Amino acid sequence: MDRPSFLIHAEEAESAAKRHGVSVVNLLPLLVNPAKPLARPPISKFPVAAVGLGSSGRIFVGVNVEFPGLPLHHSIHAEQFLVANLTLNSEPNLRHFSVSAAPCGHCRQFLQEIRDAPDIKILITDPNAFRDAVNENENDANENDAVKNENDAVKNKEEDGYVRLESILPHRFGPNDLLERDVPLLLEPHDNRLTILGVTNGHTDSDLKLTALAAANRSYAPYSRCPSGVALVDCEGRVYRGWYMESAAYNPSLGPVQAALVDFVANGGGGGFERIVGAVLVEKRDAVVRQEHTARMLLQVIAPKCDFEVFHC
Ligand SMILES: O=c1ccn([C@H]2C[C@H](O)[C@@H](CO)O2)c(=O)[nH]1
Ligand SMILES: [Zn+2]
Repeated sequence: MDRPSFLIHAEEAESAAKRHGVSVVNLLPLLVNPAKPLARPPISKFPVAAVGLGSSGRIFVGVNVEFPGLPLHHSIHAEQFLVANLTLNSEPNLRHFSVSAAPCGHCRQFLQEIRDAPDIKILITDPNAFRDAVNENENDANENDAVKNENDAVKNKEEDGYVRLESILPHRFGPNDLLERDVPLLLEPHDNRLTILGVTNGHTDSDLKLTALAAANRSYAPYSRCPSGVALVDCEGRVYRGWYMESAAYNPSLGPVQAALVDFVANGGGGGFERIVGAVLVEKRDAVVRQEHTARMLLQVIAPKCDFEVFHC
């Protein structure tokens, strides 16, 4: 199978599935291994790929991205990359994805921001992912709730090999614990109605600033109400953008620079982060959650020549 790109259009997905004699849902696990070389794991040397099917019929790829010189919590997990890729492409929902390794707790939590998250179906291609659970649990004379849940997950495996997210993250804490039911969730449209504050000194607004503002307007920040967006430009003048995405559990939130780096990795032609020469962050003045200091530090480490500007809205 050809090495996939980060987005496969619906018609292309249909014809690839036909070629392999499978449904599009069953094509996803076949794309996982070929996507692994797209990962950037210089610290762990452990590439992870996640391949998801959007409700539009398009297929999206996510990979893990690590940043030497920075604390590990700045890393982007493959599943988070996948979700960011979906939102950057205005994909309204995710129902199935396949991933090379069992999703960690942080990713199971981040996925809760998607509408009807408990019903998302996941196929883990690592053959040991469930074998371990069964063997360990069989050796455990004292069957407790956690063991029972894991065994249930194995039993709940459907014929096509998928399990529901709920079976690997029972008793979820998520948006329903903190938000009214009618608040748009992560993959649903957002318009934060932000405008740039202050005088522009007679200068016309730069494209990068307007791109960062448009990104901030699509940010998903229902918990802090502090949306933000980032625009990046590379040495060839190509522009990338991303926005802050929050989690009900706070810590698995994805920062706006990471989200813009997802765009850079997915659409930047495979070059290194040092190719990024300019960045703009737009966020609220006096926000209780501010990105400025983390964003500056992150960019300084990965792209030392990058010029960084902040505008308030
Ligand atoms: O759910 C997971 C678990 C781990 N990783 C990545 C993070 C890090 O780059 C590497 C080792 O943990 O694997 C993921 O992408 N998803
Ligand atoms: Zn994870």
